[in-house]
Amino acid sequence: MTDASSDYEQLLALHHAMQLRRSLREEGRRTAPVTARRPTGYPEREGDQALMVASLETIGSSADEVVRSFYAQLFLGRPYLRGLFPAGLRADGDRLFNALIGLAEALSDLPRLVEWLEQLGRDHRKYGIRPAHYDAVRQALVGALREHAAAGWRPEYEQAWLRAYDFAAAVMQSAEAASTDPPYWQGTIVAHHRPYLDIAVMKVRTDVAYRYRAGQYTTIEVPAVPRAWRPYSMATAPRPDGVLEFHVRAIDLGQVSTALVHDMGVGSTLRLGPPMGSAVIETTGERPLLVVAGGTGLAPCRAIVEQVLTTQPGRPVRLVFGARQTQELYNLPILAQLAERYPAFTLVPVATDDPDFPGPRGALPELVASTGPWHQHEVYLSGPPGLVHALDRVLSRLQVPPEQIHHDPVPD
Ligand SMILES: NC(=O)C1=CN([C@@H]2O[C@H](COP(=O)(O)OP(=O)(O)OC[C@H]3O[C@@H](n4cnc5c(N)ncnc54)[C@H](OP(=O)(O)O)[C@@H]3O)[C@@H](O)[C@H]2O)C=CC1
Repeated sequence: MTDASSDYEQLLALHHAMQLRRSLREEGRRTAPVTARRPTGYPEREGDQALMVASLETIGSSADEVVRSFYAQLFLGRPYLRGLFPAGLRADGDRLFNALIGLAEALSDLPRLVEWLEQLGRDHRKYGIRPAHYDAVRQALVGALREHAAAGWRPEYEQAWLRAYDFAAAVMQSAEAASTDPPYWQGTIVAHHRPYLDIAVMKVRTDVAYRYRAGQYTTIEVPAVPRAWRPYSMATAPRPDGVLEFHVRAIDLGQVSTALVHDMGVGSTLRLGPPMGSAVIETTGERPLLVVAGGTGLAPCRAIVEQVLTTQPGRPVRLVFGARQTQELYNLPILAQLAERYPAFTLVPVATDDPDFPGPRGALPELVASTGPWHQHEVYLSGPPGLVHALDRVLSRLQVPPEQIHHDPVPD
């Protein structure tokens, strides 16, 4: 890290400490929530969406070059901004740029978009984002799109992108300003074990109480890989002692997951971003639940199952939990205890690729398809993207209404 960026980080840390102190001081005195300016609507939305989609078509297959040009323009004259990103920019860079491009699609569902942007705004406080950064991203985004659309670029495209971006930035900044939570939480690992070669189950205690809903995820940053925040779901319903549980599989070349599984242990510290995600469980609902988890995608599913069983013990819940080998079906003893305690809970462990497994074997989507009907169920899915997409297709074939199917956004 350069001296300039480490000075910058120290200033940010100071800024956050002052902000936190101020919010703690004000908490007792406050009589009404902070009202930050938030846009009340977006009248040009439909026309802008069509223009944005048309503008992306003029870019075609040069998406990689647009990403490169976006960062070149962002850092040009503002080298200190590089310090907000991890050393290996690629994955995080794509994520930021894809989120910007994703705006065009997300405009179809405004309430959902606003909820997501508000979460994103609160989440961005951990990066130390300031209002001036939003302007820099705005210029770089439009500059990169304009450059690569070349002759196909039209002034209306630019105006549509700017209006959509300004709307998104205003929602994010108002959520950021209204938040009284810390920008990130310091966590300490208080339990860590590896039920399988590359899987770790760990418990984390935070310095300040961490409030979330069953089914949500957070982002974790480890000291060995600064500024690379990775998403992990909380694996239990909120607990009275405030301890959080995470399930992590070390993936090839995954620096953060490898550190969490193989290098860290009890006493190691990490940082957590605010809770995110809307695949949460409504415990006022009455539909029976079908929950399907693949691998460590079990984490949010277990939280949802626990939340329902403890608040609505009579509501039928069926958890189908699949892994390739029997030994990868970690957490089974805890799930079996729940099944014993709550007659409404049915546990179906599946070893998809283990001929010696005594229970069901084979592909999860086929298994789900052959055991329906599920159209009366509320369905929760979590696991590898290919699995979630395959299950989505099966469920839609089985006439399960889309509003009854819940999962985090998954990449194509
Ligand atoms: N750790 C966490 O907190 C969370 C993790 N996740 C995600 O969950 C995933 C867990 O990965 P991992 O533990 O490595 O799981 P695995 O890749 O080992 O897969 C687990 C199960 O899913 C099945 N599966 C995988 N891909 C497909 C597919 N395309 N079609 C049908 N079945 C499929 C596998 O069966 P088969 O043998 O048939 O391939 C296997 O039984 C990651 O993508 C992670 O991002 C999601 C939410 C939270």
